[in-house]
Amino acid sequence: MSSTTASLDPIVKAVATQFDLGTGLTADRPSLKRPLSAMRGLYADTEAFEAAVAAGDPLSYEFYDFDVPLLETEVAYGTSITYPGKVGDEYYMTKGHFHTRLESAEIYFCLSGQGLMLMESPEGDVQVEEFRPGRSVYVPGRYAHRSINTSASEPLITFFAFPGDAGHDYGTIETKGFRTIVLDRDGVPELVANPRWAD
Ligand SMILES: O=P(O)(O)OC[C@H]1O[C@](O)(CO)[C@@H](O)[C@@H]1O
Repeated sequence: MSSTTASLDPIVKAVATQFDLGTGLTADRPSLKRPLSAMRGLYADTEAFEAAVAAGDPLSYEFYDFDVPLLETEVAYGTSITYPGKVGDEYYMTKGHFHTRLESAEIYFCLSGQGLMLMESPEGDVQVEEFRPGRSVYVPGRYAHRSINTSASEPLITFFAFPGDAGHDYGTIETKGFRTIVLDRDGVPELVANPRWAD
């Protein structure tokens, strides 16, 4: 996930970071940005996707990587900001990933906005939890996880933390997505089988 070489030396000095609670951003380092074009193949409505990319390729989400050492004794953390928007009827979302060390869990805390955490095991078990301000979501080990912004106007801002050696594994997600997608049906999120998924 990071562009720099990750250290294997433990952090020995305290680190403090000021995040802006309104935007979820910090001035301490640049965020990693995912414009819509980074999501090619993941939205069901490919025509709407290409039209949105051609019309300006909006930023769909951004997040931080603090280059925490890749050790199980360290804690990787940061904020994640998923912007409001839709591709066709499908809400803006993160790409989603498994952890390379599959058993690694992750914790999220919603600072503002509203949305869903979609989780899926390699065997296809699906779990969904709601994000709203003040609510935490514990993502169990072995589950791929994707944040979805279901608000029409507000960014979904979360703080996350996971073991330093968990790693990111995009596996089948980059090509087929999740087995389940979430669509806006007259203002209500609905879980639907992903038409692009095929075993
Ligand atoms: O790896 P993805 O799905 O592009 O999204 C990255 C998201 O996952 C995280 O790595 C947390 O697991 C966040 O940094 C960010 O919200």
